[in-house]
Amino acid sequence: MGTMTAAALALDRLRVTFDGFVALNDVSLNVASGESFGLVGESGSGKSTLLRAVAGLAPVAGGTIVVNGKPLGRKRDKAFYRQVQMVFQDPYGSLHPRQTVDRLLLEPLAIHGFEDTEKRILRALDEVGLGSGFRFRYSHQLSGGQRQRIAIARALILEPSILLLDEPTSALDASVQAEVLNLLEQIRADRKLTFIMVSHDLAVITHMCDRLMVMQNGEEVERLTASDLVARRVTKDYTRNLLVASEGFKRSA
Ligand SMILES: Nc1ncnc2c1ncn2[C@@H]1O[C@H](COP(=O)(O)OP(=O)(O)OP(=O)(O)O)[C@@H](O)[C@H]1O
Repeated sequence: MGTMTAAALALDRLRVTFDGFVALNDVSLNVASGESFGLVGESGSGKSTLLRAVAGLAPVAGGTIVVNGKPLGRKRDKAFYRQVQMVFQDPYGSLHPRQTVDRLLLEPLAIHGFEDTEKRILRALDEVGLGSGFRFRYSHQLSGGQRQRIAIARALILEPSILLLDEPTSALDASVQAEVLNLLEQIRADRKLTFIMVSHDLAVITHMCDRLMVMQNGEEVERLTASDLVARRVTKDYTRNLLVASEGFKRSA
């Protein structure tokens, strides 16, 4: 089949346990290359754990992870991070405050032995809409939105094909959130990236994703398309409650 149908990410009965507590209970999932896939569910349902397990940041107790056709072992090697990068919710925690933007962007390039670092750093800044004026700022001198743009630039600088996005805009003000989501959407289209995105905000997921999985207690509750969710074509009360909760929140906000 063509590249459109090739799976970028395939999880088969993926299981994560923390001291016997089952955080992810045999979850299977195929995300096609170029697709944008969402994970939703109440707090503690295992969304972050799924992303973290793929990234090698959570202990896999069973099942398999296949990235671009290649099964992953226990440890993630350098080649893995050329293909898969993660963006975290909190750009304050994920970027060292006393490093310049230049240093933050240089680090992954240096680790992977790139030589044209100057060109790549300038291109990355341009791609996230910041420009070269930001290059020698410290990350503590940036706004939340600028900081998240740098986190995105850092994730993109190795030209991965898959981005794991864990609540990438939840820490931002609504207007800044929209800008960063639009930026991500633009970059995905330009680079034909695959996204797997966690958000507690169903509007963000329906805006950004083609399909989604609803999760509870580390398990899949149901699988929907974004249009199913918009049209409320859901089969489980749990999902209906998530919809009501997100609307109730919006109305009172
Ligand atoms: N390092 C850890 N040690 C022990 N338990 C953990 C660890 N990480 C996650 N858990 C547990 O695993 C479960 C799933 O957590 P996870 O962070 O994946 O949920 P989530 O759906 O992303 O929630 P939220 O929306 O609140 O981020 C929770 O019960 C959590 O307490």
